[in-house]
Amino acid sequence: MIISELGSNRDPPTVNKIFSTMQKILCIPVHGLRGSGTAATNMCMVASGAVEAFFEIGIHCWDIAAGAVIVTEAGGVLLDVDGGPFDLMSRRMVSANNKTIADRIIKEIDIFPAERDDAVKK
Ligand SMILES: O=P(O)(O)OC[C@@]1(O)O[C@H](CO)[C@@H](O)[C@@H]1O
Ligand SMILES: [Mg+2]
Repeated sequence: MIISELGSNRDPPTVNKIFSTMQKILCIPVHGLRGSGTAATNMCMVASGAVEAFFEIGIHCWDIAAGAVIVTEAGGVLLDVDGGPFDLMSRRMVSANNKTIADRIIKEIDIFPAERDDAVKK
């Protein structure tokens, strides 16, 4: 069972990538793809083992900071959507029960740009 959200970006090419990622993940296949409505509870569901993985692009650091600690303390993994190290300010992440599951989900993610939370505004 995988969990995610539709995000808040309604730019049509971005929405296409969100749906195309979800379609590919469904067809891995997985048992289901759900969203609880908020990143914080999605990450708690990963930590509890109720779902195998949560991923999202466009999320903010304040939405996932506590969840990142909770998943890590539960023995789960956090990665960037490109498979690199998790970056709290990047506005994107995969969290999973283990690295094998995270790596499998990452293969299906169509990455789109999201301005970093620590971007310097001019
Ligand atoms: O829904 P979630 O995962 O808790 O929060 C996602 C989020 O983008 O949605 C809100 C605005 O729509 C923001 O406050 C927040 O950063
Ligand atoms: Mg929300």
